[in-house]
Amino acid sequence: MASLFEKIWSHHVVAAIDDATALIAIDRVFLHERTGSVALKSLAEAGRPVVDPGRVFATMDHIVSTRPGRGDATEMPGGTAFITETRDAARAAGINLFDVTDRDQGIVHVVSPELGIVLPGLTLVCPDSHTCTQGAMGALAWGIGSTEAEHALATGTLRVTKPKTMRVTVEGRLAPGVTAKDLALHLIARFGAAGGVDHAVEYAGEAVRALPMEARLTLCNMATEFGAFTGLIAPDAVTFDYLKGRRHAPAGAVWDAAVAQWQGLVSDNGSMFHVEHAISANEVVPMVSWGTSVQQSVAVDGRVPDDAATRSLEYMGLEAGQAVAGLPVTGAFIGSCTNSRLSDLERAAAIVRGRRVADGVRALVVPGSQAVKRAAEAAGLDRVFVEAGFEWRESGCSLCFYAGGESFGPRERVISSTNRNFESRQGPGTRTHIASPETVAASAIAGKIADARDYARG
Ligand SMILES: CC(C)[C@H](C(=O)O)[C@@H](O)C(=O)O
Ligand code: SF4
Repeated sequence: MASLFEKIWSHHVVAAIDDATALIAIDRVFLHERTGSVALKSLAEAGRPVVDPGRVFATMDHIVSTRPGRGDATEMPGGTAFITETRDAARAAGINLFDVTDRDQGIVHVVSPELGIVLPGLTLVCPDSHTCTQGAMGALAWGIGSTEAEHALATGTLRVTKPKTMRVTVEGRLAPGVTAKDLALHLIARFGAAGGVDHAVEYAGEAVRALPMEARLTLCNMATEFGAFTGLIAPDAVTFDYLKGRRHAPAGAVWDAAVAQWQGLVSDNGSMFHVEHAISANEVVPMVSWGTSVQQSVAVDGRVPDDAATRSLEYMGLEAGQAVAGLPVTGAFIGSCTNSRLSDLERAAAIVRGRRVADGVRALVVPGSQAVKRAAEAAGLDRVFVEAGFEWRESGCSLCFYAGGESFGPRERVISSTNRNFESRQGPGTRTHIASPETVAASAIAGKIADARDYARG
């Protein structure tokens, strides 16, 4: 009797170091130009090679501009070095690189599942806190620091303190118009931004099983905002259908053998968890953050709490008890490793189609990868957005993360499909409200925070 986490963990223990810590075999390392360049450079300077370059992948997503025709341009002052140094170091190390102009370029946590680089049962690390996203594929994937990345690159192992286990079971079905993003915000608002600290969180239950693959990635993405070591979901037919035929996924007879093995990656009946939470799916409604922590989130038709923290209120320019719906916005952002996949853009486009972004609102759509961008363009979604008044960008992290250049302005109120709303996250003084892509789309049209269910069509 073992949980999903315990199964993957025990398959990867190379040696026990002490009661709490083990040396863990690392199957895949992913890097990006913001932190990966640091790790690769420092390793090269120490004269140590990458032990298995075929298992290491790097992409350009954080610093690179997302403006059309970008080339190596960046909005970050002094940021060019991150791009060129990553390129040079990646080539020298012989690792796989998704360069700026590559067909496969995109946000690390979008590209990795898309190409079947992350697979059920594997361990994957990346010096990026949202690596937990990839746990949705039934993998053990977590964010590390640059020094740890060096160790993993050089040895194919990592010393890891074993996290505790938590299971969040979501019973019943999410109502129409309620998304995985709303579920993630509900969970964090309810149990707190530190609710998952030191735990590997397995998401389970009927509502999670019913989520399509891309929505599962959205749910696991925000395990880090829950404070968790990582999030993960047992792989099932949804996972296998998604992975079949992807470039780095096994093929032919190896595929069949892999699926047979992956089917065992479930928490056995009677598995013990350090913490268990149960949520009823019918309690989950569309959510929006009002404050500067993700736990400061309420129902879209709710109000800022009466006992809201003064500092958050001041930063956000709000008053306790104020309704969230109807707050005027001047920025709207659809993108990020949380919500920039094809299905996210499709759902947003369904709301935007035939409508116009409100006057005075700067609205952007930034696809998560070049593959998402191509697929969206083939379906005509770019035209839907552009005709409505959205900017249509190249793929990358873009305005999810203020890298020192492009930003929404100070005191601008922005509705955003991203995952972080802390002070100055999207630019100095910018006020970020986190929500689903549907809510962002509806709010861009309304010019104020709006309930996307009012904009749904038949
Ligand atoms: C720059 C990077 C290290 C950072 C992270 O780890 O999450 C970024 O992706 C973010 O979302 O804040
Ligand atoms: S999209 Fe945002 S949250 Fe995701 S990796 Fe990039 S900067 Fe981090």
